[in-house]
Amino acid sequence: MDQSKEQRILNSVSYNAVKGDPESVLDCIDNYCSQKEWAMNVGDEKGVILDKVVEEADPTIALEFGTYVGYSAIRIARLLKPNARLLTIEFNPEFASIAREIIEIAGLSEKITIIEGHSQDIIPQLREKYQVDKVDFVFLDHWKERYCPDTILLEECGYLKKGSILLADNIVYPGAPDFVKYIRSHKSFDCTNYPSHLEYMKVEDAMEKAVYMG
Ligand SMILES: Nc1ncnc2c1ncn2CCCCCNC(=O)c1cc(-c2ccc(F)cc2)cc(O)c1O
Ligand SMILES: [Mg+2]
Repeated sequence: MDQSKEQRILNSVSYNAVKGDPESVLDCIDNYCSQKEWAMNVGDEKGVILDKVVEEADPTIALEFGTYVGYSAIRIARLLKPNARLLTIEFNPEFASIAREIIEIAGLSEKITIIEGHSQDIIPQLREKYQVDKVDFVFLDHWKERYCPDTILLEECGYLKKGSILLADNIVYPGAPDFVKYIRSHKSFDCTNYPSHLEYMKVEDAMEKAVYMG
């Protein structure tokens, strides 16, 4: 059976990246996806915005929706302090297993926990099953129509504290209009928009940061 695009990305990382070097894994994925096959990684341009917001948040507990092949999980985890950790939620089992291998090549398996399932099912389990009390940083990069309901669910479950930072990908393309409307009109969130471009393309995109004010 033909290999999937995601399997071909893993092959390229496995062959070209330096084991234990997250930067070389990121460079390998960016080179492959800009030169060979486009894929929906946050990419190197929006990735710099992600880096800056993660450094600002300096999270002990970080959460990600939409692991895909693990590119943004590696981007986030490589910046985490020694005892900090990232929980990343992916519902596609093939993506989750490819991400696990790519994260292992990057040498970040100790800092990243991949949880398989739908975000709306996993969020209520984070406290009991994953010992999460509060979340310091959340990266939203899964189904765009899930951004808004999952943000509401995070707040309802009490995972957000004063200063928790949310960062959402694809605000312009594919777009998350209900999330933008909700988050910008909600009194407890202080929002900032970061114009950028769709990964590996000249198409306009943006990221939205929302700081929870308690
Ligand atoms: N734990 C969970 N719960 C719910 N859904 C879950 C999930 N885990 C995964 N998913 C399901 C997410 C599926 C991928 C989400 N990302 C996207 O759909 C996405 C699409 C584009 C895109 C742009 C231009 C195009 F022409 C085509 C596609 C770009 C991006 O940066 C994207 O992030
Ligand atoms: Mg995205």
